[in-house]
Amino acid sequence: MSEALELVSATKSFGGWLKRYRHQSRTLGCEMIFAIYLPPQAQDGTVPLLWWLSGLTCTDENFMQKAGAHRVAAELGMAIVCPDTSPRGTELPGEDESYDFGSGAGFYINATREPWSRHYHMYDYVTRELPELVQANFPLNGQESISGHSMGGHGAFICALKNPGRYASVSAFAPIANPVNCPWGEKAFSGYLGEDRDQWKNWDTVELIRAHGFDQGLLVDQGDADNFLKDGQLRPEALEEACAAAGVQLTLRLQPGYDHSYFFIATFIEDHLRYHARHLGV
Ligand SMILES: N[C@@H](CCC(=O)N[C@@H](CSC=O)C(=O)NCC(=O)O)C(=O)O
Repeated sequence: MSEALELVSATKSFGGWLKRYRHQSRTLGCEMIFAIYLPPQAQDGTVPLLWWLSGLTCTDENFMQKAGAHRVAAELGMAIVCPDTSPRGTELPGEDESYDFGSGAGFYINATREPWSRHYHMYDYVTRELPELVQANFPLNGQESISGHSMGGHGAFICALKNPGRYASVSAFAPIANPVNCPWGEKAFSGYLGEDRDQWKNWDTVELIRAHGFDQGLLVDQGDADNFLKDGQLRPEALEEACAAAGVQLTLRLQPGYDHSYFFIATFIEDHLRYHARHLGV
């Protein structure tokens, strides 16, 4: 085990282990905690990895505690890593003032605007630093897929779209599909990137699909009783239009009666895990 990782906790779950680690991130310039679920199969060999990117207000803990993913991950022999959702404790003014900007709201992008550009490089953290760290320290076979919820669904999509072929598969629950055209995205992108909306397009799923297409499929579950859908934060219709125009294979399942919560995620997570397992060859 690398000296750079400090074990915070270890909890046995479905024959595997949920472990939380603290480390000093060179990318973010602060201390970070991430969680990893290691299935029983990781005790005897290497296993593939699913990245889970969580939504606004979350830490590494929400998914691991609420999604009920461990039973199926243990059966499939799949590790899951949950990063935190932003740098922490940077002491930037306003960092903790709102739930949808700053702490807990890194949006998985690289900020270019001061002062956020000093720490808020979550895209580099989740696509470079953390993958190198976990690959070096855990029995992983190098195969990865990615998924996430809401802000994390947006994160999963931009990571996959900006790195074609890297992830065996990508899926999302209620993703913020078109942040350049919704209140959450407009607030975050103007704060982190400044007022040049052309720069925002580099971090927007719909715009990336329009500009570059995508050769892999996208799986999305969306509850039709989701308040944030009604508020225009998620815009699956824009994703549908962009995919249709670019010939991208989108499976968008509108799930009647489900809201935006982890009860929705827990209901459909098994389906997503099995989808990723098929693409990861397990
Ligand atoms: N607290 C906010 C709503 C925050 C919220 O609903 N966060 C979601 C993700 S939303 C998009 O990224 C979440 O996953 N929350 C954590 C959980 O465990 O449910 C408000 O006041 O409306």
